Amino acid sequence: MTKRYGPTLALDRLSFQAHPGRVTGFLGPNGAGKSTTLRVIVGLHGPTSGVALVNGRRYAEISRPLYEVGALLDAGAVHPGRTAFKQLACLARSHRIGTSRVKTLLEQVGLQDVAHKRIGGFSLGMRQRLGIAAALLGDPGVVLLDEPVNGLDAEGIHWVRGLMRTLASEGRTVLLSSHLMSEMALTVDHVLIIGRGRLIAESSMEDLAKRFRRDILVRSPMHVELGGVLRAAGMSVSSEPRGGLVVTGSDTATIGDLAAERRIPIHELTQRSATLEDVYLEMTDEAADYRAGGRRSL
Ligand SMILES: Nc1ncnc2c1ncn2[C@@H]1O[C@H](COP(=O)(O)OP(=O)(O)OP(=O)(O)O)[C@@H](O)[C@H]1O
Repeated sequence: MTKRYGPTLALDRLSFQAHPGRVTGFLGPNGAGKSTTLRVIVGLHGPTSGVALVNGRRYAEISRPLYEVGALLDAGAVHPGRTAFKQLACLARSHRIGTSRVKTLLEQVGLQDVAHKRIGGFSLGMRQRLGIAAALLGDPGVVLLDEPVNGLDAEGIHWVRGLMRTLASEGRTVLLSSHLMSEMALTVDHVLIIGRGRLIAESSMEDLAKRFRRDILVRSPMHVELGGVLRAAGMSVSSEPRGGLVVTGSDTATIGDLAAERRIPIHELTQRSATLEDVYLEMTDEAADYRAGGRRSL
């Protein structure tokens, strides 16, 4: 898809797929085009060129969309004078969904006690929960969530993560956007990294973690002997200020086995990786366009 807003190129030939049964994370700095993509998918904005399909169809062609795709796009965009129950009930009625489903969902998102309070008095976190309930009203197979942990407290973040994992394990397609690397590392199976409307990288979280393995930290009361053994085995070994050894050119199993053979006790053996922040900066640095404009803050 390509999307222009006047002179702004918000999406630049962006192309990707999100698959059922996994949580796909859409990661990029502010202004990268995440919200625009989700808005184009649900037909709120038309693409300048290209197409977004949900289960092979454009959103506008889906007759009862709530049953097929649920979206949390802007938790603030709700009628402040309505109660949470009324808000969901109106939406439910438009799709002939009964009020018992509304009650169930209010419980599921933890809003049962404030169900009959006006949304105007809700915190951002409560609005996010209400938005998630609205997205799930029709029990859709595809769930799109724009920055779902915004405004949530630690308990709320934990709850959203669990919910997304459950939705994916039920075979649903979950696509969430975030500008927080830490969020991605803990939540998603597959990550799409975007910058300036372009797809910069796409990877499983597992591969990303492997690609950015850095070194191994080993601690042993016999670190001098162990250092000698590891060097003799062709590894590159340096000393850490607090008495540990930093090893590259091998893996934890080989180091553990060598130490066991020599009866050298090991107190710690840790595979260390670059943080997702480092990965992100490295990848965006690799994209020439990004470098030309300098880094954006995350
Ligand atoms: N309705 C609009 N009119 C004009 N420009 C827009 C509009 N919506 C988005 N843009 C511009 O398109 C680009 C992509 O914005 P978008 O909101 O999709 O990014 P984002 O990755 O979701 O960022 P954020 O995390 O800040 O929401 C930005 O340059 C933004 O200013």
